[in-house]
Amino acid sequence: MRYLSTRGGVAPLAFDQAVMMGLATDGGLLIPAEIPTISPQQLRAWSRLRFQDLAFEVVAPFVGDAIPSADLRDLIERSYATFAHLEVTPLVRAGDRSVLELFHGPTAAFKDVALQWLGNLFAYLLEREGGTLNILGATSGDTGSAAIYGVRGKPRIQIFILYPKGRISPLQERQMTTLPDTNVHPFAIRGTFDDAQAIVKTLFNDLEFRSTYRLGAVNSINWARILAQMVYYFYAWGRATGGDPAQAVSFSVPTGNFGDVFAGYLARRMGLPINRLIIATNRNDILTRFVQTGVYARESKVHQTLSPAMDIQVASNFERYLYYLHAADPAQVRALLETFARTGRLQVSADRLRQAQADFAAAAVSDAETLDQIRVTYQSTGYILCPHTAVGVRAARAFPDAICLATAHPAKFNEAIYQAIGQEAPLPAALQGLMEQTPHYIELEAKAEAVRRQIAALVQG
Ligand SMILES: Cc1ncc(COP(=O)(O)O)c(C=O)c1O
Ligand SMILES: N[C@@H](CCOP(=O)(O)O)C(=O)O
Repeated sequence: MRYLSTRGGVAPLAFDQAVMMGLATDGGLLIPAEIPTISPQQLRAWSRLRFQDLAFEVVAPFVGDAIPSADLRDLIERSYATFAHLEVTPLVRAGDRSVLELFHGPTAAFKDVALQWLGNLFAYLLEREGGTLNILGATSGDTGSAAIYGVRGKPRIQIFILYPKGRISPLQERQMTTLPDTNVHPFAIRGTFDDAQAIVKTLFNDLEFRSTYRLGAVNSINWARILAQMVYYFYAWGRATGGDPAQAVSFSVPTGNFGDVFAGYLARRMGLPINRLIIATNRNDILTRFVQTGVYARESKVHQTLSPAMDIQVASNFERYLYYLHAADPAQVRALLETFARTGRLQVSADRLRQAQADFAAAAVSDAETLDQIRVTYQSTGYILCPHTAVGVRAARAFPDAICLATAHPAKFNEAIYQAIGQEAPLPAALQGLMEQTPHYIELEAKAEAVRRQIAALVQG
């Protein structure tokens, strides 16, 4: 398997090179040169596998010969041994609704599914090839802690995570800022997640800085993230249908940076019978507006909502979708993104819009509706939804059979939960004791130069 850039400026790469590169050196995102397809027979057989074995089957064709099979199996086994649930991502019922619980990893959010494996993968590749890595990531709350837990204490790796100060939940902040590991460096940025993500991209696009410090990416700009997130779509389908290839399911996906729902889109392209893929956004609804109108236009500001991890305007994986929507033509992707960078707006043709509307349904959900959904689901079933998951459940109202992705444990957002139902969600073991600890972080202005200087100072010691 080889990897190419959405902007066409990178020579084909092997899987391990693509993982280490993270963001393509031409500023684009890496995508597999082809998408393997699976037969109905394979699908049926895969539906009987445990999560770890299924993960191996899904991931192996994309890894190709970059990692020997035995090593790949070992990496996968170790990555999911840290999950508190034997099934890793169990499919449960909340009344009439199927919910795919993705929050049983060490930081209680779906990011653990990909970042436990990416942390082990980085360590494995560095051990094999030598050298060190400085991971640079941006977070609106969950990626940061999941990435930190994926690499904390690992030799050869330092991690620098930018988060928007005051815009993530208190518990999320404690998860990132209370660890004793000396390779972990949280930076509180005076700005939004979009500012943090833009700084990360600026520093990756500074090729001299990138190679001097050997930067690594943990955000979903890294292909390995998307790949690992595809697995649970297959798993949920198998559990929901008993492995009958004639049965399709729908998924409702709380969406911010477009990585999770894009993983579902690729699973469908591989042959997984998916009916509707629902993009569920909060008030930051650039993606919902795109599916409705074909216009992708940023607003003047990022709105703070009760589902803060989705307070994102510019969704980085949207570029990967644009690539497929435009027949894998990098020239068209470049032209569209250049227009967006200049004007804050891009528009696709009527034909492309029809295709996008066939690929996705979309709905935006307000804070009031989010609270109402948490309340209604709790009162009717006793199940507590996290605010992001509630956005997904609300957006799926017209699709009663859709599986809703539960992307975080509700206790990470207990202020919103209390507002909705007058009580807090019980803390899982992984989150206990955190609020009693003192946070340690470096506060910086939202400028690439400030982050560049800070990383240089810390790495040089
Ligand atoms: C709890 C939670 N739900 C949903 C999302 C949105 O996922 P994505 O950015 O992949 O669209 C995020 C952040 O990414 C998140 O942390
Ligand atoms: N919601 C995310 C934002 C970063 O998204 P990613 O999937 O690209 O890492 C977060 O919680 O940090």
